[in-house]
Amino acid sequence: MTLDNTELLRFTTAGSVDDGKSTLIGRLLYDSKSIFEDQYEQIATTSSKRGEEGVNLALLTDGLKAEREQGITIDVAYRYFATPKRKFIIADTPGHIQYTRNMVTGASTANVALILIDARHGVVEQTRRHSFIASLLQIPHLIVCVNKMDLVDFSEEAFNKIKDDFQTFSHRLDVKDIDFIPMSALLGDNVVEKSENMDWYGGSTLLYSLENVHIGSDNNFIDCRLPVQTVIRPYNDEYHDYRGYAGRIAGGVWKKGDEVTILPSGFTTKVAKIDSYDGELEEAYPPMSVTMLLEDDIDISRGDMIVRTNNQAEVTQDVEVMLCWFNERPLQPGGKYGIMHTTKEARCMVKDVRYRLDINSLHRDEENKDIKMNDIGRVLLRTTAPLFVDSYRKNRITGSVILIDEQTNETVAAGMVI
Ligand SMILES: Nc1nc2c(ncn2[C@@H]2O[C@H](COP(=O)(O)OP(=O)(O)OP(=O)(O)O)[C@@H](O)[C@H]2O)c(=O)[nH]1
Repeated sequence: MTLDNTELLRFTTAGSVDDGKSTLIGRLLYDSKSIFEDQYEQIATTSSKRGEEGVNLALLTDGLKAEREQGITIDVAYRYFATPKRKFIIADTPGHIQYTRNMVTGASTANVALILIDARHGVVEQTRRHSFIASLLQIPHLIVCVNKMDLVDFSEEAFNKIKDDFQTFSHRLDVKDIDFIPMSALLGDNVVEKSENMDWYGGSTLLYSLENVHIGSDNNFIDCRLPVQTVIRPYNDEYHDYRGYAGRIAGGVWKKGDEVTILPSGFTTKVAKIDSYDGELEEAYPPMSVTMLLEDDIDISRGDMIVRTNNQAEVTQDVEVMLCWFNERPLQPGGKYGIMHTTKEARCMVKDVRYRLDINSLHRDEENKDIKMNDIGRVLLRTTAPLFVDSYRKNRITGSVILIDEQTNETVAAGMVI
């Protein structure tokens, strides 16, 4: 199996206001030569006009800020850069109040989360919240960036103290891989270039870590799931008999001849052919977009799911989820919402709120179960139509749902199936 997608790494950044996120991203782009000379000159001019001493690399990502200041809501901006080793997509999520929502939106497909800590302040409440959300979202790799080391005299003790503090609470989190890097985004220490001010640090730079972190096993290559997005039936003579089911593979490795079952109808058939934009495929796996052709003529429509016969998703109308609430109007127990799961849309009712989670203490609050903006809680939903789900732990795509307020059409929550 050739996993071309290991070449593409998605990561997200989280930190409190002023920890240096914009500067770090700017430094990463600049030192890895991912920006153009004229862009650099532009920000150099702006920096000097503003009377700043050096070139303010945070200005590189300030387009986003300007738009926000004009009142345009941008939840997540995706930035793209590449080195000879890998391609990167950064989900740049503005910090501030709506961090839960932003992080969930940006992080749901991320391989890596960068957690920024200001070396002067150490682990703060936001650090704990962000790390908890990253673990809840099962982001496979965390890199804790201890930034502004220049302001603590590049002290090894300061770094070790922060690392210890972080580990004290993170051992209760479910994160497989955590790395710590002492850096100065402002001066460029340990971002792309190795620091000359921290001889005591034997680890790698941030870019090196990003280029080399193993993401080949971040996708689910075991449980075959294809949520059907559209049925393709070209109306011309040449393709007269063509009928394909298009969608993005959410799990498993697929081959011609595989025995498959269609949910919810339960009909069983075999894969006749797998087409793609680049022609017929021998093998297909996540996150490829494909068109699947089947041996038998079966009535299949958008929202159905193709799975392997001997390994099926659970078909259910009772879905237990961890819900991250995004909206100013709190969750209504007993309330009705629209629900989206992969390509399927239905409606649901909130049957029970089991508990609200206190993000700071990680304790369950069973007394105060009001789920308000940025809260996380465990909830039981009853859907109007069966969904074909896996646990989020098993599959981040088929294990997640989105709730929609049907009056306003706003996305009010994201849920992870337990
Ligand atoms: N001394 C020092 N200052 C830094 C470092 N990194 C960032 N800063 C400064 O910290 C301030 C905040 O940096 P930003 O990059 O704007 O921080 P941010 O986290 O993106 O802030 P928001 O966009 O407001 O969330 C700026 O004045 C930076 O120059 C660093 O490594 N050392």
